[in-house]
Amino acid sequence: MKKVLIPTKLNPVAKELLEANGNYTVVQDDSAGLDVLAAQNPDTYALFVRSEKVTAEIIDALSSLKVVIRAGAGYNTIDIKHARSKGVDVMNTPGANANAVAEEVIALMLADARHIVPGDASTRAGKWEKKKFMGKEVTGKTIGIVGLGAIGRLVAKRLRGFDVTVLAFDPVLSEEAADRLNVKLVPLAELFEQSDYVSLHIPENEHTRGLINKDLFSVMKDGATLVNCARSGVINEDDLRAIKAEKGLRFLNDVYPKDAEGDKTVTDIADIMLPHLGASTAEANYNAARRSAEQLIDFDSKGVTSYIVNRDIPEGLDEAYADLAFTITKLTRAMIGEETKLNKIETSFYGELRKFGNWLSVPVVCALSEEFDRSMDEKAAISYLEEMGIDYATRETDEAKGYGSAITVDLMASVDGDNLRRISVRGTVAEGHLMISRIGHFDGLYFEPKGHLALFTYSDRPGVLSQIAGAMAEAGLNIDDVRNPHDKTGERSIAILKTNEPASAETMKQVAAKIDALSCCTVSF
Ligand SMILES: NC(=O)c1ccc[n+]([C@@H]2O[C@H](COP(=O)([O-])OP(=O)(O)OC[C@H]3O[C@@H](n4cnc5c(N)ncnc54)[C@H](O)[C@@H]3O)[C@@H](O)[C@H]2O)c1
Ligand SMILES: O=C(O)CC[C@@H](O)C(=O)O
Repeated sequence: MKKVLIPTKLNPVAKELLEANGNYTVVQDDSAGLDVLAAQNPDTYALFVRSEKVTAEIIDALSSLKVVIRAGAGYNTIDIKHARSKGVDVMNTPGANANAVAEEVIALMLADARHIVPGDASTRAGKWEKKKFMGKEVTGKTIGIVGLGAIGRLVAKRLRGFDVTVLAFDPVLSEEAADRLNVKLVPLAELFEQSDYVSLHIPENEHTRGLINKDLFSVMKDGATLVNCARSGVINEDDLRAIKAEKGLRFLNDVYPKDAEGDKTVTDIADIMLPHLGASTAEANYNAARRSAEQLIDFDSKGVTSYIVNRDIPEGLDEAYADLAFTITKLTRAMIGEETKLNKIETSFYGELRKFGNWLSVPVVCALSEEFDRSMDEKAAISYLEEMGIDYATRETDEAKGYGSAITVDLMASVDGDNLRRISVRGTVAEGHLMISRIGHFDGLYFEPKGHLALFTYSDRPGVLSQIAGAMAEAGLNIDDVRNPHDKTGERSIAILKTNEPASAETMKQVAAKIDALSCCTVSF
């Protein structure tokens, strides 16, 4: 039995699910304190926390620890590097509490705009201060959202009813995604300049610490409002203190350097302050508890590692390239056939990626087998392939080709005796987005491997694409995007369709028969 320690106020559903699974014993206690409980339970296998600090000392005290799950979004309270050095995977439960925070942001905005907190106190005291509490309306205002992830998107969505204009800053968001979300992407300074309300929804890390500083406060509109339900460290509080009165800024705050009783660093500048209540709704607590238990069970029983936030990325390697290696391999695997026995894998890592080639074999292997743990090292990846009878080679690259930082994965399999089948896919990262640039002889594709894809190759001739589209429509599928080039010889074409739902095996079979396809497959990302 694996011991799970829950030293926090978390909905009992986590304990119930784990115990019902039969492989776990659970110790849940939100009164004793993590350090005491860690000393009492050194055989803990998994630790579920909320805002409790998981320090190097706590990790060291739990010698059997393998997993820490942050039942929430922000994991700046966990020493993830130390955890990695001890082979401990750290996960969070992204999105589980997003709606609770979005509603808190709107509650703060309205409460401040209509003086709800002082108005209540004054009326209770027998006063009648109608003039003093003249308010303003949120309707029709410009809202700037910094960080358009799970929470930022919901803030935008929930505020729609107020007919607001939403500006957003998020380096990872594409223009297309922004259009879909009905927000306008603008540079950070412009967002601060134009917004009546700025709401922060970014993680605290080495890139965001102190990001919101005097340069931005100084361009804010007079009387504008800043809402911080993210983390205290993203704001330079002294810079805000220096300019707040002069510009009449409002500051609504939920987060502090320390989640505890006592003096707060922002008491003098916050117009409303709450004790980190963003995630404190029954619904969010239930969601985060359930997700924590499910993620641990999936991790242990199916090797699902998608929520790990402390994968060991080498210094200097952008994590997006690990995802790229994974994604290209997954696509290549789908094209050669999920059940086809592989003989060989060849990879090429171009440009800056050459020096990370060995390490990038890990996400390649992860894409081929759910059983392989992403936190394992490259030696484990290669021996895993050896055990499966698959050769692995990394080719020397010809940098004269000018691919920049790109990855090619070739998968090879023997089919019909001695015939070798090879599928080769190349991709890169452009403006933060994964891009597939080549599949076999189909070059210059540049499509984003996202959502549900259906791919067909066929002898080039007019009218095939409309046949595919017609058959997809008959199957009730909506096509969101299409690429349909032919290869260098002009003899073969590829149709890559992004559909709203995965195309079923039956639909793929029917379409393939209709167009006399040379190959077809589906893959979802
Ligand atoms: N007050 C609370 O109780 C509470 C509850 C949940 C989360 N949070 C905080 O809110 C943060 C966001 O939560 P989420 O669930 O939306 O996370 P998320 O990961 O879904 O979204 C974070 C977004 O921030 C963007 N981002 C990262 N760095 C950025 C930068 N420098 N500039 C602009 N955008 C940047 C990311 O691209 C991502 O889209 C968490 O990290 C956590 O610290 C607070
Ligand atoms: O668990 C909480 O109460 C706060 C959680 C929140 O800050 C988060 O990052 O998810």
